[in-house]
Amino acid sequence: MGSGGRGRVYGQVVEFLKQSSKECRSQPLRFEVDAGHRAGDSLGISCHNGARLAARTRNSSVGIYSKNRQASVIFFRRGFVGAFRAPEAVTRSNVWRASNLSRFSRDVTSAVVSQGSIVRRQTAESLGVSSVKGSRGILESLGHYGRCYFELSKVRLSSFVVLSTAVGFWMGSGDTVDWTGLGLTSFGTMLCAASANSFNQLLEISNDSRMKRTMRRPLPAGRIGVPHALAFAVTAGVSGVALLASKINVLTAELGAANIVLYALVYTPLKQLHFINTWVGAVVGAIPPLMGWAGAAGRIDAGGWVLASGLYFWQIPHFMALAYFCRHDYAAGGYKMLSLLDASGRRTASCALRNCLYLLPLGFAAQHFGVTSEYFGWENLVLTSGIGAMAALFYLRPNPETARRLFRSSLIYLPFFMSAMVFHRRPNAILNVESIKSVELKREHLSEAEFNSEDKDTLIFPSKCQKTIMHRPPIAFISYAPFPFLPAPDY
Ligand SMILES: CC(C)=CCC/C(C)=C/CC/C(C)=C/COP(=O)(O)OP(=O)(O)O
Repeated sequence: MGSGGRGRVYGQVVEFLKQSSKECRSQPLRFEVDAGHRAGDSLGISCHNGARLAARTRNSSVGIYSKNRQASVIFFRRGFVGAFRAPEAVTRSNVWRASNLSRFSRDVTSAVVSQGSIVRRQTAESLGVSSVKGSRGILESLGHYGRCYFELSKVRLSSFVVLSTAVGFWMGSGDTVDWTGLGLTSFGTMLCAASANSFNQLLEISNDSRMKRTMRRPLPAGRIGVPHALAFAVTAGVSGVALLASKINVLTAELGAANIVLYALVYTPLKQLHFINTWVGAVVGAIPPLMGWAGAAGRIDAGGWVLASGLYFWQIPHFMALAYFCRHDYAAGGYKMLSLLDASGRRTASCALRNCLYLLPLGFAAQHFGVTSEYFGWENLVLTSGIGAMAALFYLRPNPETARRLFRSSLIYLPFFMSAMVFHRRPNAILNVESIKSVELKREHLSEAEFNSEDKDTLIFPSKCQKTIMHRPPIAFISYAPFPFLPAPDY
């Protein structure tokens, strides 16, 4: 079918929507899809308050069907009233009936007709569909766009990002944690992450519309327009960076701004060019804990690098596993992943395994730099053995099931890693190093009499700081993993 055929289909859909918004309140609607309709073409109609409407459609078991039964009806959980897809090439005019659709038509916000990589979308305003009037309409609009912002921000992923920032802040704090600083750093990071994720989706509308995992996102589904989403991305990014710069410090703000650029302008285009994108993405994921550390300490110390390394090495097995069991989806989206060049899965799995091994010494590195007690080293060893065993299994038997197990174990690993690090933190370590230095400086520069006259209570001596460091028992038996923020796709 040429683009003219698609144009006709689309034109008729638009006509149908216009018509249904103005009349046909009771009787079943009819509209025709042009003979050029082809397998793979699909039509989605998205609405305000899609979840409720979809449920209503399901309850009344009406939906949309074709006269000659060549169409299948797909109900999406939310956002769509329904979408229908021709299962095979159609050579003659195909009549579709949509009873009850008129009940929903006043809520229609956009229509999408897609074929292959081409997605055509039109919003309610340009369709001439009247929107819901009055306070109910305003509330529904707020709900609708609230949901769109929520999804554009990938809130679950961003919450996870913010959690790593909060851990970085906590670890980078001295004896006392500045709760306001922690809250503002987390909020600023959340805004930056929301911006980065929105830019990412703006650049991937066409690709996302071809992947099962992402096709229901607001932009490919046509629930929000490009200018609107762009305005949201810019506003979130500018406010996040400004908040960090004004209330926290310039270093944290610079890291936030640099990470938006790295994710949106380097990682996102690279996904379609080279499989190296996974490693660049791992850097993006490792920066938020550094932002937290910088937010608390005003600089990045060795402990911050240990935490960031944990995030970096963890992401490789996590994304290798995901890209393996979703490889058909990634191929459909036009992305270049290592798993797509590796039919046997061995290379993907060995990469995952190698990076699990790099996680092994991190706990002891944290102890070495005085950030945690030695218990963290041993606990991390146990945790890493768990994820490493899953990676080894994936290597020995590369298949979607072992990849999925590795993915799930990676979701368990990280919350444990971060909780254990927080639990075994040595809060005085950084201050003590500074204090020891300052005592040594004073000893160097003050005369014996002056040094002895200093108020010794304000000085922390090495022997004293050893006493202030409290070691806690391992937490392996008492802690549990919080809800994993990156759920495994279930197809
Ligand atoms: C402060 C700041 C700017 C933080 C940003 C942190 C952030 C967004 C981390 C995500 C890392 C990452 C590689 C995700 C996968 O993206 P993807 O594009 O592969 O995911 P998708 O396929 O689901 O779209």
